[in-house]
Amino acid sequence: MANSKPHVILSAAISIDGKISTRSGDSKLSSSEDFIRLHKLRSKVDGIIVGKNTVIKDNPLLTVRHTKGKNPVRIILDSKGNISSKSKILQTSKQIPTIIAVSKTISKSNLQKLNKFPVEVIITGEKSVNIKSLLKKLSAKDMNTLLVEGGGTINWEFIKQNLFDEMIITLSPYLIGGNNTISLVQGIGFDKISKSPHLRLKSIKRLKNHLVLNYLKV
Ligand SMILES: NC(=O)c1ccc[n+]([C@@H]2O[C@H](COP(=O)([O-])OP(=O)(O)OC[C@H]3O[C@@H](n4cnc5c(N)ncnc54)[C@H](O)[C@@H]3O)[C@@H](O)[C@H]2O)c1
Ligand SMILES: Nc1nc(=O)c(N)c(NC[C@H](O)[C@H](O)[C@H](O)COP(=O)(O)O)[nH]1
Repeated sequence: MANSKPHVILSAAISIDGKISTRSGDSKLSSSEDFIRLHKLRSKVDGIIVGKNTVIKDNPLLTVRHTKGKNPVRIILDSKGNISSKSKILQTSKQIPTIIAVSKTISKSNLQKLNKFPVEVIITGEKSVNIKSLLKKLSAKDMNTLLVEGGGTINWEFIKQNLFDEMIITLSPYLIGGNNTISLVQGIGFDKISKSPHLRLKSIKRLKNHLVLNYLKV
């Protein structure tokens, strides 16, 4: 029988000052060795989740390319169904299984746009995507391990709603700065440290000047 909630791993590469992107949207913080590690991890999970802004800014493929292995299902959280028909995600949806999770706020025209592609559209949530209900639906499809690859807004939602189990963070040897640049965790944030999830450092792996930190939620 499928679990009611999949095992959720939050994954990102951050600068020393905790940023995941520069002000112009440059977000490639991992090294080539770290991308190989990331792609090995991708090949072991059932699905990869990212937010709409990550699709708009990075135009990612979210496939396994730096190693051999199977592609996980790609799941995009896009409440209004705004991602472009020209995005690599939609353009490659014939070859790579893709789910677009939207909310009830999606317009008819955006739903029609998405339905032109061989993607599965899951409608859940009133305003934004109801992540808890989405995870249940994914679990019912036998998707037991999910990798959340950001960005900061989506990370906050998983943290605030206590919907993650593990974090794998690459600390990259860069300093990005900027009052308005995107951090690992966006949103309003917690007002007290006591409200933060408690994490146990399971392992540290050094890849030259990059550190891969693996935390488990206590
Ligand atoms: N360095 C890294 O590891 C890394 C990883 C991923 C993304 N990034 C960077 O992060 C930036 C994007 O991050 P971001 O915080 O702007 O956006 P995001 O990618 O987290 O997407 C946020 C959007 O998701 C949609 N959404 C759907 N359901 C939602 C829900 N329930 N709650 C909240 N939002 C929901 C909303 O439209 C929201 O605006 C990009 O610049 C990208 O390059 C970096
Ligand atoms: N671990 C990690 N290191 C990075 O340097 C980086 N930029 C991401 N970011 C995750 C995010 O989801 C990106 O959009 C994809 O990493 C791009 O994915 P593709 O290469 O197109 O498959 N993740």
